[in-house]
Amino acid sequence: MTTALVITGTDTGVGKTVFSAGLTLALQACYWKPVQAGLDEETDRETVARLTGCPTLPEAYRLRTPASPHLAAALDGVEIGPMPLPDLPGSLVIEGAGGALVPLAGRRLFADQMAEWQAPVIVVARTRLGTINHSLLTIEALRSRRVPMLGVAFVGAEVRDSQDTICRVADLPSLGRLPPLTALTRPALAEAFGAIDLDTIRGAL
Ligand SMILES: Nc1ncnc2c1ncn2[C@@H]1O[C@H](COP(=O)(O)OP(=O)(O)OP(=O)(O)O)[C@@H](O)[C@H]1O
Ligand SMILES: C[C@H](N)[C@H](N)CCCCCC(=O)O
Ligand SMILES: [Mg+2]
Repeated sequence: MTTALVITGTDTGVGKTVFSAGLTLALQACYWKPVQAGLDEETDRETVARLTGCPTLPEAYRLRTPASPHLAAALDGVEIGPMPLPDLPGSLVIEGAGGALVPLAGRRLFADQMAEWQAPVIVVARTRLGTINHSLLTIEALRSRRVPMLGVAFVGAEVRDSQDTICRVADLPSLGRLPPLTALTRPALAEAFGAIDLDTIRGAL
């Protein structure tokens, strides 16, 4: 049976793929990016495979345009439907697309898909100014859809008050922080992941 963890973020570009790679490596898990929008650069699946050497699943939707999934799908003439959890042995790290309220099709949002999965979600948040508002909005939106959340993982230089404030107001644990890495290599990522609370994460699997 699959035990899945979902990685969402407070925005696109916050570090979901880098965090997912570190987590996939640490758990020796399998990685899945169900919706990939943008195929011209290295895809998230390719990045995680390169950084981890771990298995990855094919995307459910590979969309050509680097845009919101609903638009990228429309431009390719496809409609994003429900994406059932794959059934495989071991742990699966699932990376969302953009932030939690990114539309998939019509009024259906990625958060609605997360609510259907009912797998524990980790919210990846920046540390820099503006993150309190983005993080609390994301958490409130997920909570209102009854999406189970494990905690918040930060990416960036330490901003103690913002990190503490988010976790205190949201009443969620901090799962640690990945600092800015000058070289994004497998050893550097593995070492930086020493600062992430893997016990709490493993406890949810
Ligand atoms: N800890 C880090 N140290 C250095 N660079 C990082 C770190 N985390 C993320 N980055 C860089 O920031 C950029 C955005 O990160 P990433 O691709 O992980 O974001 P994302 O949230 O997955 O975006 P998307 O919504 O497109 O999936 C990338 O160029 C990535 O290499
Ligand atoms: C193309 C990008 N890298 C992501 N895959 C999708 C980001 C969608 C963001 C939509 C939005 O919030 O405006
Ligand atoms: Mg990504």
